[in-house]
Amino acid sequence: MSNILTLQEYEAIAASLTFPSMSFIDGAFRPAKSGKTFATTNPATGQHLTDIAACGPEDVDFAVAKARQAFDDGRWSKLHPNERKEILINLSKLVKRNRHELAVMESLDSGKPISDCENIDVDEFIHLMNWHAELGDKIYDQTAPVGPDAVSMIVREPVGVVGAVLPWNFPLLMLVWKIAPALAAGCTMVVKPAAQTSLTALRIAELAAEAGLPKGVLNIVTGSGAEVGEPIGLHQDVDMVTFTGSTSTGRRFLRYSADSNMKKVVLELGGKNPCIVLDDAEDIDYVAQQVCAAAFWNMGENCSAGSRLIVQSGIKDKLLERVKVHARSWKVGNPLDPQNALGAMVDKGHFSKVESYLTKGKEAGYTLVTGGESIDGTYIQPTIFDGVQNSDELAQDEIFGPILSVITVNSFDEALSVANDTDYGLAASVFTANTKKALRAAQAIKAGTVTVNCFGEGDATTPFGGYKQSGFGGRDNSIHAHDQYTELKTIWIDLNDTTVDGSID
Ligand SMILES: NC(=O)C1=CN([C@@H]2O[C@H](COP(=O)(O)OP(=O)(O)OC[C@H]3O[C@@H](n4cnc5c(N)ncnc54)[C@H](OP(=O)(O)O)[C@@H]3O)[C@@H](O)[C@H]2O)C=CC1
Ligand SMILES: CCCCCC/C=C/C(=O)O
Repeated sequence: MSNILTLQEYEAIAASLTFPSMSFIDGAFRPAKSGKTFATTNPATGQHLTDIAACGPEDVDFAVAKARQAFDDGRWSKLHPNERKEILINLSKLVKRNRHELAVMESLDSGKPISDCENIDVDEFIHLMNWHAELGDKIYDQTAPVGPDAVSMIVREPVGVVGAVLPWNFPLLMLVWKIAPALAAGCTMVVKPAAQTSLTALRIAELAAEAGLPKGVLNIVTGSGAEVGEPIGLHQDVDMVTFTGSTSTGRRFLRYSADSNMKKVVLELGGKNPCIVLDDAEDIDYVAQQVCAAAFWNMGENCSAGSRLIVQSGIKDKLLERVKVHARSWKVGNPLDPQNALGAMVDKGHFSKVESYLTKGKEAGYTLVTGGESIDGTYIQPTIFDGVQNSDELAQDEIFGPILSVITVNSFDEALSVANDTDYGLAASVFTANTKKALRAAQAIKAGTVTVNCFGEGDATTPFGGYKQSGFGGRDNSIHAHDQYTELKTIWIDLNDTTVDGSID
């Protein structure tokens, strides 16, 4: 059954929404201690949505103290895993019940197209919250093979207070990627959403309280990276930070850890992902459709966007013809209109950054296959530049917009070498009818995910994260995400009844 409503129905929901505007700490909405606020606007219309608490280090201290108390007194960490599961499943049900409201709030706040908000962001939230909730009471500890005279248990314990600093491109999705496994493992959390897109995280915290999550377990502190993100990273009482965002900010979190308490750090960072199409690829129309999905979905505001098309010379012209047709079918405009596949860039600053690459591509003299224009200072057309050099900034920079660079190669080996010629290593796709080549490519490409004859993001069951400068310290999703929110402890029990003088009792 489709969850998609009509534009008119979405407009009616938008008109009726009340936006959360305060941080959520210790089970209650609270203003910033300084009383400061910042405005949040709809990037598609410029409409002012609400003023949100502009928290600072003192609010972070308060939230961490409450999260610490909630962790140490065991109200969550020592709850029976089955009870944690029930509460998290309740949250998932409440999200389902409020799905349209959350989808509209997400779209208004971020500029994302409503059909993606419904079918991807909200649906995945529901699914992932359930998946990790269900996992929490099904993980067994281990014993080590230490021989007959001892028993050694290897147990997993929740890490403690987890700080999560989130990006703006998938506000709900990145929230659930972090909170579902961390909460299922028994951790408590202090979460900073991106300033541009804080609304749905606040609403989720409210729903979590309604679902029965104890006070202090999930705290959302709103504000800027400098005023909230940095204090979380430097906090002496935060045991771990999980971050998704740019590589340059990720680097800072490693420094924060080194300069404070050596907290565990997990980073999910940028990408400049190759989509390799070899001469023998079959079903060109399908390949073209996948190439466009990789490059343009979520307006290209996606760390795993396939933004480099590395195509072998023999198939290039035929493929580009079809890619052009598919690219032109991606409708751009009002994010609340379910017909549109691309919405607004997240804010004016980001719009200008992406737009500058349209200018750079044209000035470099690359062939503009399609697109190339911005619309109303808000939207960017799906754009393809052909003839791009892999060394060019168009092919090296994470543009985070719907711009695809086409790089032509003459052989399989050259394709692999160009694919790996980047500082990043998040994702890659390879299209070929030759299974051996596909597997050789999957082995050779230094990336956390390689998809074969399709573009994809994996799912709840598969780890997501990067090689090289795309990631550090762990993986989101799958059972491995759960592992990273736990510490391993060895408990060794000597079975010998040995006395102090060495005799056996
Ligand atoms: N891998 C990914 O999924 C993402 C990659 N990016 C890439 O990064 C580029 C820039 O986007 P931007 O939003 O600036 O990304 P950032 O990496 O700077 O932002 C991500 C999060 O980190 C916070 N943050 C920013 N500065 C600091 C700091 N000094 N200390 C602690 N936390 C901080 C941000 O806060 P706030 O912004 O609220 O001040 C936000 O919550 C994009 O164009 C894109 O290329 C961006 C987002 C996601
Ligand atoms: C349906 C799954 C969508 C996954 C999107 C992953 C993007 C992550 C990021 O940009 O950080």
